[in-house]
Amino acid sequence: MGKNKNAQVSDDMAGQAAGAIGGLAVVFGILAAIKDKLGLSWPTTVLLTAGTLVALGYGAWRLRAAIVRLVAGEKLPAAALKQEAAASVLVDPQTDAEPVPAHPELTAALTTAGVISREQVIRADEVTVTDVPTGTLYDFLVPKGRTYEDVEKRLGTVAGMFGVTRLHLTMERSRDNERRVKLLKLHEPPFTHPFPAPTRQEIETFPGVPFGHDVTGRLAGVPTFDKASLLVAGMTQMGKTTLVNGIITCLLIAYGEFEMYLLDGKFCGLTKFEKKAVRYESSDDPAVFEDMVDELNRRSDNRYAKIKEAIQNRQPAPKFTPVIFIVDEAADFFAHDESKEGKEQARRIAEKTRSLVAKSLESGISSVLMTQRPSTNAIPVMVRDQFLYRMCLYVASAGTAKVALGDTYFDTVAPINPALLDPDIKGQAVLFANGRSTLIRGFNFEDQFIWSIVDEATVKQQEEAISAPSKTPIEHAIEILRNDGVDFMLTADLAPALGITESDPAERGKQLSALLGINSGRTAQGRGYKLDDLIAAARSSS
Ligand SMILES: Nc1ncnc2c1ncn2[C@@H]1O[C@H](COP(=O)(O)OP(=O)(O)OP(=O)(O)O)[C@@H](O)[C@H]1O
Repeated sequence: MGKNKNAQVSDDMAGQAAGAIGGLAVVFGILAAIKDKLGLSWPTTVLLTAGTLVALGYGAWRLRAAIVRLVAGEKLPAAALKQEAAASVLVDPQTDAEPVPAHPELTAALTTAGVISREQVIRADEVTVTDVPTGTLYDFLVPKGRTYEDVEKRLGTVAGMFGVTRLHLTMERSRDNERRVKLLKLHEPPFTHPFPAPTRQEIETFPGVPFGHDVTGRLAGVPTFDKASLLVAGMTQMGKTTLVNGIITCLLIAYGEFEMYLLDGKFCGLTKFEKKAVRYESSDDPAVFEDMVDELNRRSDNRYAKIKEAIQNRQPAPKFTPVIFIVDEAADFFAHDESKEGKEQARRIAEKTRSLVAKSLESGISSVLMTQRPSTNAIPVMVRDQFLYRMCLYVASAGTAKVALGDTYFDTVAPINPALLDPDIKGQAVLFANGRSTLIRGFNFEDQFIWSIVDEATVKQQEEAISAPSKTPIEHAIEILRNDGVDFMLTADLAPALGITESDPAERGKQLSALLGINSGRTAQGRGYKLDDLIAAARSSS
């Protein structure tokens, strides 16, 4: 029996050896044939053949997997996809072995838009779809590993997947979950129906300064106007002046005490607010603009000096009354006539304006510049780049929008192209603030409403002036000249009115200039003080 078994083993081995030799001979023969046919060396032939066989094997495996998925995929899409991508960290582990019903519309839209990968789904049980008066609201969670920002970054593409434009979509993030997205798809193009102007109470309760309505009719604006500056650009007749009139009205209601400097480059765009302005000019002369900028820069320097002094003396930072400088049609002031002097003036004005806007952060002097010519260099880039808030109404091209909103605007999160706005719906604007874009429509208040707000603010200002603590000598001097209705007063007349009893003219002059903090000037009438100089000195010391 043992002998028979041994003989059997030795027979098997001989058979296998013969098979192996036969196999080797066949492989060798095939390789030789390939070598002959292709005229390659032996090592290349061996490597090429091995590589081809491996690739064929892989292809067959992929084909088989695809067929299996096709057959099973209809029934268990999420589970099957999950298995396939078991190694991927992006797969939603909540799904486990349970099949997850996907929300078909959102999953398809977000997958094709590249927001989520093909292995991921928007779970139907994590989606709420509600019809609201303006559109359809989708409230959903993106899969784990994704956030709100993944959707926001591709909002334009997502809009395309919904069959609407970027202007039809707005989105909000949630405070409770980074994965939650609230997406509103408007039924109609934005602002197809006007929203009524807000009431005084609505403006008062808005947290910040409202600039207009958003596409859902809610108030939208900026959290504060403190330490901020605003550039508003848009083609002519698109609603800039109306929008800024609305903003000033809201500032008067919501912002508390502030001083307003107005320069009406279009002559009557800001006239309604003249009564409340500390200084109002209606002119397109660059010299007037430069003079106002000079005055404000002096005030700004003075405020900086006071801040520095407080730090040196280890005292709390001084509080300044906010100042807002508003210019309608600013581009004209930066233009020049190509002459040497004209170019020099334009360069000087640009630099002074840049400095004013840049310093607003600490000085509390904010600037609002409007332009209907948002072409390259209408507002010098060095000035434009200083603006924290930017708004652009309808413009003819994306290139022009960049002039107003910044060269890199279209690389920001979810930009809105102002060239796509409907130019027939006036007052629409893209507000770009704190890195985010919002489509708004400015308020179009009734004149009656604006007048009542201006009157109220002026009365309040006068009451505060009466109840204010005692005036400084310079304020007292201004009041004396104003009460007399004169633009100039001799030192000999002003000194006694301010309580200086000295009779020697030289000594009296010295005492008065020490009291006021400025020197008198010589005129044809004699030495004395101009009302304008006193006002300028009073402003630059506050
Ligand atoms: N929000 C709005 N709702 C309704 N009508 C508006 C709105 N904003 C502006 N308009 C209307 O559009 C027209 C142009 O407005 P506005 O004068 O403010 O534009 P503008 O851009 O300042 O023009 P321009 O630069 O030519 O002076 C006006 O008839 C105004 O009543």
